[in-house]
Amino acid sequence: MAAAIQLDNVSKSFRSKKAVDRLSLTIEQGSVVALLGPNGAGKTTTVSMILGLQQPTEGTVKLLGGDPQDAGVRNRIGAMLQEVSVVDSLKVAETINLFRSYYDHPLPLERLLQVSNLEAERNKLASALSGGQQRRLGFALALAGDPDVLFLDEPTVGMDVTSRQLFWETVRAMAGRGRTIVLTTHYLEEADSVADRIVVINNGQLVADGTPSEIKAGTNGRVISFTAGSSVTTELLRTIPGVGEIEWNHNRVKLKSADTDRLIASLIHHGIEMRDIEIVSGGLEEAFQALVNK
Ligand SMILES: Nc1ncnc2c1ncn2[C@@H]1O[C@H](COP(=O)(O)OP(=O)(O)OP(=O)(O)O)[C@@H](O)[C@H]1O
Repeated sequence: MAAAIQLDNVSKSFRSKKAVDRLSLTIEQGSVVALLGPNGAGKTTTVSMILGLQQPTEGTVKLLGGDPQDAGVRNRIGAMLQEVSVVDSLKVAETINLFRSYYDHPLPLERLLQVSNLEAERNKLASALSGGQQRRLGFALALAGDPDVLFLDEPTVGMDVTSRQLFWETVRAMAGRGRTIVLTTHYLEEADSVADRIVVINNGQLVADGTPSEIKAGTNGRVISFTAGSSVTTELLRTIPGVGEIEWNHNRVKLKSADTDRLIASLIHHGIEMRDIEIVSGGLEEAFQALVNK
């Protein structure tokens, strides 16, 4: 099975600015991949090259095994970009039908209205929708051709909680049916809960690539915390292999470690008095900050 997306040593320069710098990336079919990075990292430029809207200065991009500009490939792609431009005189259902007409095997209108939660707005002018409703219309339009690969650029900006939930459920269900989804977002908790894989770019370069748990574990490790017995002191803890930074909060101790399983075994082995032990992973937010501020 061909990869859904393949970038080989791709660079894109704008005069002296290198927006994307020797990026290589393979995205398998059926996965949900979040592309993260701070403002100006090169996310939009990367997605534009994958979509064939911009040409790389160097390197090659393959989409569904072919050229992104090939008509056969384009017919199997959907994109929800940040701006939705609508025809002023068309109603919501008419706008969706217009997009459906561009594709060989469009999804039914009723299904698109349902997944975008726009059934009640079907007869409204598209230009009269609220910001969040326009994003949802953008989603319906991106799905119109029942795409194999779907690009979502900051998709949930302006959506309310209910719309977000329905939105991510639909996205996950699509991945379950073998569709590939690439999204950019600044809401890290969304990337954490919905993505199978997170790719972090900074200054146009790939700085991390893995599952959300791998990304979190790779940068901040995990934290063991426990209520210490009266015999436990900082000096005693320092004698135990694997103990690094020690943080006290009254009689509760926090220890950071890349290998909490080994550390806990070591603490027990040394007879450290512990109660109410907790092991927690650092958040994606901290991992992200650590990666892009290196
Ligand atoms: N058409 C262009 N001409 C000149 N420079 C550009 C152009 N497009 C992008 N850049 C520059 O390339 C870099 C990467 O931009 P890009 O829009 O890809 O970042 P991004 O990760 O999508 O950022 P954001 O999170 O703010 O959307 C930035 O420094 C930007 O100023």
